[in-house]
Amino acid sequence: MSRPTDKKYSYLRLSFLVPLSVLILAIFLSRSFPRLALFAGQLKPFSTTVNNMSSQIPMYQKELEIALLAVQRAAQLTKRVFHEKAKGTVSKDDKSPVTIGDFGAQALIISALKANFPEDEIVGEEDADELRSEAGKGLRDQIWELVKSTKLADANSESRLGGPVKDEDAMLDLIDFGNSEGGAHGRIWTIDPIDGTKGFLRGGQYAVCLALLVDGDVKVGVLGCPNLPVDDSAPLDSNIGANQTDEGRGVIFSAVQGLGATSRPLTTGPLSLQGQRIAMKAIPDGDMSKACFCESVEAGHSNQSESAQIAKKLGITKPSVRMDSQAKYGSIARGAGDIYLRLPTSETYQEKIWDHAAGDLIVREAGGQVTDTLGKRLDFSKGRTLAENKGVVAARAEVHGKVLKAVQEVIGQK
Ligand SMILES: Nc1ncnc2c1ncn2[C@@H]1O[C@H](COP(=O)(O)O)[C@@H](OP(=O)(O)O)[C@H]1O
Ligand SMILES: [Mg+2]
Ligand SMILES: [Mg+2]
Ligand SMILES: [Mg+2]
Repeated sequence: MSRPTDKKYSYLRLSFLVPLSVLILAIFLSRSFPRLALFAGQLKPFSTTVNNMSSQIPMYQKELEIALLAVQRAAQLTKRVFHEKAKGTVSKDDKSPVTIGDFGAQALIISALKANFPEDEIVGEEDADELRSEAGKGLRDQIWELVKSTKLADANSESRLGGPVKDEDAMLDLIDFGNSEGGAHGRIWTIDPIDGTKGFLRGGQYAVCLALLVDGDVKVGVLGCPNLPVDDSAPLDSNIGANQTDEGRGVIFSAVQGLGATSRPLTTGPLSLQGQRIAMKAIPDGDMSKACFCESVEAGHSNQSESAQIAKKLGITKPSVRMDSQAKYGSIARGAGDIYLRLPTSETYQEKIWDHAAGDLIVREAGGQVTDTLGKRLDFSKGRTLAENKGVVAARAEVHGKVLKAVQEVIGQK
């Protein structure tokens, strides 16, 4: 028989042990599943750390802010070039075009990243080899004019990007900092200073793209689309925003892993951190005939006859919306389109990580699914290219399986 004092002690022990176990369990859960901590604490989106916790859970607030500002400033530079007749275009070794806008935007973005995250690696599309030669002097001078004179209107935002680039040589070195080989370890930014250069030259869509990979996983993605309507509900067609005035155009899409996707107007003023939540839309009545699918303008970048067969198989009746650049990812993420198909045109071409990293995260955070044509997630840990993937199939999560099946039936027949 236990004595009354024993009972008192066991109550005491219980009243001490139960809350302690609850506390230990709570700490364990919130460390293992940071999102639980987010909901529990009802943190504001983009808060840097979870309060009341000894460990700091990175929510990439600073990375997001700097990336948004850097893209905003670089987009400003590209817009200046866009409005000029001569865009200083040269042909790269693979015969693709590059302009003074591509080089200038890459220099400005890397300058902002180096000032804020000096330890991080950078995979940029462009390099300065061509500009360092005697023949490149004319282009180099034009780019320098642009780089030294493109500033954000808001002085506070501009100073957060680390001040002006010192001189022409420093500018070339900055462009070449984008030479990382990429890979599965550490923090690596990837930049496409102008994605859709052909669209840019045509007066169509293009995007300034920046993403942060940590151990091969996309954590932050930002897409500046100067020629897309700012209105998230604007209907999509192949002529959207092409060769029109700047009125009502210019949007930045962004996403942070686990925190959703947003859009905000592309301005020159201070940044609105809140942004507007975006989400993929359900296809009306689940009826695929009403679905809108996007693909490249360039037939050399995506097989358009196969995509037409896939659309037919799915019962899609509308013609595809052809637009350049990752503006396609942004457009489906905000529900203006439903499906993005990129079907390989050759056995050997490897997609580049800078052509997809930001868009992949933005679509997934908006409720979509992104895989390659084999159904594998895009793998950004393999270096500068998506060496393990073939093409891209992006759609709202509920219909992705159906779309992928149609893709494989058509491609499999080859
Ligand atoms: N054969 C090919 N297959 C797929 N993509 C290709 C390609 N050749 C070039 N590209 C890429 O397609 C990108 C443009 O995509 P889209 O056709 O969707 O606008 C180009 O980006 P840049 O314009 O940045 O060079 C380039 O990297
Ligand atoms: Mg290019
Ligand atoms: Mg590109
Ligand atoms: Mg490019």
